[in-house]
Amino acid sequence: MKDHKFQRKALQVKEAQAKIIKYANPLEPQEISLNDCCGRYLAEEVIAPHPFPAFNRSSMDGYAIIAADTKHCVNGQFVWLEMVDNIPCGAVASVDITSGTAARIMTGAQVPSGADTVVMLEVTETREEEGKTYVGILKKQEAKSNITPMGLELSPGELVLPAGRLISAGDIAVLAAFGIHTVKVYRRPKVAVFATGTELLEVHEPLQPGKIRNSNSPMLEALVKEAGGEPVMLGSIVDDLELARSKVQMALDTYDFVITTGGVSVGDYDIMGDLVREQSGDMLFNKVTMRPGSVTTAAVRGGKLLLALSGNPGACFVGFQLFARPVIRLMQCASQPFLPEWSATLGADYNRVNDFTRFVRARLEIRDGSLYAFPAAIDESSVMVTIKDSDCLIVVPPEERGLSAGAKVTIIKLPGEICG
Ligand SMILES: Nc1nc2c(c(=O)[nH]1)N[C@H]1C(S)=C(S)[C@@H](COP(=O)(O)OP(=O)(O)OC[C@H]3O[C@@H](n4cnc5c(N)ncnc54)[C@H](O)[C@@H]3O)O[C@H]1N2
Ligand code: MOO
Repeated sequence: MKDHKFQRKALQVKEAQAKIIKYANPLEPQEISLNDCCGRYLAEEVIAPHPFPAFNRSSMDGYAIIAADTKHCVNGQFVWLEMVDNIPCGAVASVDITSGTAARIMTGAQVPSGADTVVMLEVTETREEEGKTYVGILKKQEAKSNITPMGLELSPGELVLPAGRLISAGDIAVLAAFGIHTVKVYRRPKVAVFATGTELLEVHEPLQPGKIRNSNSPMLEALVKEAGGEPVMLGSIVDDLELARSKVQMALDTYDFVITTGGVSVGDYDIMGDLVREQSGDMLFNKVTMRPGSVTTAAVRGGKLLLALSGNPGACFVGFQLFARPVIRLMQCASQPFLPEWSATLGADYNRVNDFTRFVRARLEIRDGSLYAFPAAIDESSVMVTIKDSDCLIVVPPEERGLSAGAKVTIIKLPGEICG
């Protein structure tokens, strides 16, 4: 009789994503300091508590005056106004401006009542007379010059930041300006990561015949952090079903999300595949019509997600980006959990074909203002070294029977900068 492990029902990537994200529920919000909130997801909308700027602000060093006082500035005739006040930044006027008077004012200071324009220092002269200072202006001034009106940027009650937003440096500036020093964000999920494989050595161990160093775990640790999760590294275990079962159970009981790598194919020691099949009611999928990563497996136990990624480094990486990253981001209520899809021009011929959608590691380049994607020279699931040179995945649908350079392709932009 044929083993169940060979009879897997393959789901399309989008179907598999829909299944897994159903269980990616937002974690509870927590209040953190403004200084720590960059890269976190906002748990409540922010409404402007007051206008911004909060007062009519001078945008130049100069004199606050009434523009109409300069209407007689013709034929090189100075108009002289009595300086009645001096307003540095942070101070408020001691008198209102009335016709015939001016206040010296600095950039950023509150414009005094009565004044409707600020004339720059450079176009003025001063003279002293009987202990009084007079400001001479040679040219007619327009009202509202060099004044940033109160509320220009934001009015009170206006929506400043929606909930679910990834907080950036610019957002932090706005929060600070409104005096919001603690911010409500979603808790980062604690993501347990462990590897399976009797062949695995720790990173610090010397190579031994037939063995390899566990490179997937540190890669996953970095990927979890990049997605906004808190990785909890549980090392690696040998291919032993009993050991894997207890480790998975402990991790599911303790953490928010569990990711494993290795042992999901059909081999004699592919224990993660066996473990998920044991409780088939919990299984979400164990085959996806994608390469690399066709063996990506997911299950839900006690409401917690277990994602068993392939051991092949390329498949582990792609499986993470397509399934784990959206889960981690949705647990923080991200409004855009998936990586963006862009259009690009294929930079070189791509001839590999098969019946599954291929996610080809590739390098982006901008040439003459257009985006080109160059497929990695070796794109095998088992190949690790091309991950570092990739800033996107070219999506090659199964119906394509090879693609020529110049073809329009969809790419999934990977996080981070464009390499080259
Ligand atoms: N008879 C079949 N064999 C295989 C099939 C199949 O359908 N029938 N599928 C192939 C495909 S496709 C893939 S992908 C791999 C998936 O295998 P597993 O996910 O079960 O992974 P392993 O067998 O554990 O390891 C595969 C490969 O990756 C190396 N590895 C494992 N863990 C790590 C790690 N932590 N760091 C670095 N490298 C790791 C491991 O040594 C193997 O070389 O199965 C095919 N086989
Ligand atoms: O599942 Mo494998 O990564 O398709 O090559």
